[in-house]
Amino acid sequence: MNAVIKANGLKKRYGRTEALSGVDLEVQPGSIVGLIGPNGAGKTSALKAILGLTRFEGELEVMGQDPRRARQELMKDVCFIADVAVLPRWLKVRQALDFVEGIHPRFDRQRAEDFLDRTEIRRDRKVGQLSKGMITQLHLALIMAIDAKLLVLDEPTLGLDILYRKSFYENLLNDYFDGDRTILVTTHQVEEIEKILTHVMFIKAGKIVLNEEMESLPQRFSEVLVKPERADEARAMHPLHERELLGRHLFLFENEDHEKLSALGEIHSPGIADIFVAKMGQGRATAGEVQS
Ligand SMILES: Nc1ncnc2c1ncn2[C@@H]1O[C@H](COP(=O)(O)OP(=O)(O)OP(=O)(O)O)[C@@H](O)[C@H]1O
Repeated sequence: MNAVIKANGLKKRYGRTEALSGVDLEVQPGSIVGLIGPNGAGKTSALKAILGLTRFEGELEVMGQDPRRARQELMKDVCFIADVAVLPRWLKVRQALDFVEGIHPRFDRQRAEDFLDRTEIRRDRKVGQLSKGMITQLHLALIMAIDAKLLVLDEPTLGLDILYRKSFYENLLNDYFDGDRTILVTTHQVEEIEKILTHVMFIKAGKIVLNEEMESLPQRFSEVLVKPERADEARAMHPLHERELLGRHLFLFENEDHEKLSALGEIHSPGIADIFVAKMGQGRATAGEVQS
């Protein structure tokens, strides 16, 4: 199967800052990939390179094409939600539909109308009169009505409350994703999307430090709750991370024998937020929301 995105030694510099320092990755068709990293890790730079919005060094193919040379062509198959603030405040909802219908050959207006019918959004409202959540819904209605092969989302639910965030991902999964399409999403709200992802990538200081199928995470990472008297034994096995929980020690291991670990204490599979904290190595994030 041909990869939808393939990068080899992808580098991006802004003056002296190296935003991407040799990224290698492949995204297969039909996957929902979460690109997760702390602020400034290089997520937006990677997405911009993929969309042909910035110059870069190294090899990058998006649907078999170089985004530096074939941006126009690629945009027929790629959709992008960057920041919901891009829709002008004076634009009426009906005009937004007219506009996308006018410029995009694969826009199915009826589909967008049907989606909007399930929201509170009236067609005669101006974008400036809508709440942030409604603007995101409008954006989603426009994007989901375009028959694209790759959907790229950069922090799509930033600033939305939990109800809007949940319905955003539900809509995406139920109304948009069909197994042939591919979705690449960056977010800080790790726990909310972990259930919809097929693959996860962690990016740290311009480098991919984890690229794994969600299904394989429980094989690779284990968390063990250890009593204080056995904590040194656990430390000697070089855990990735250690934290205290109600007087016990919680150790996170990578690629360690499950039998050996279960001898130390209660063993279970960690969520992505905990794996993220462990991989970043600084314990800065709290579970559920990765922040710096
Ligand atoms: N236009 C720019 N000019 C100079 N430096 C930039 C520019 N855009 C990004 N950078 C730098 O490149 C690095 C990566 O930034 P990038 O926006 O890709 O990170 P990010 O992971 O998307 O961060 P965030 O989660 O905060 O959006 C950072 O050090 C940032 O300061």
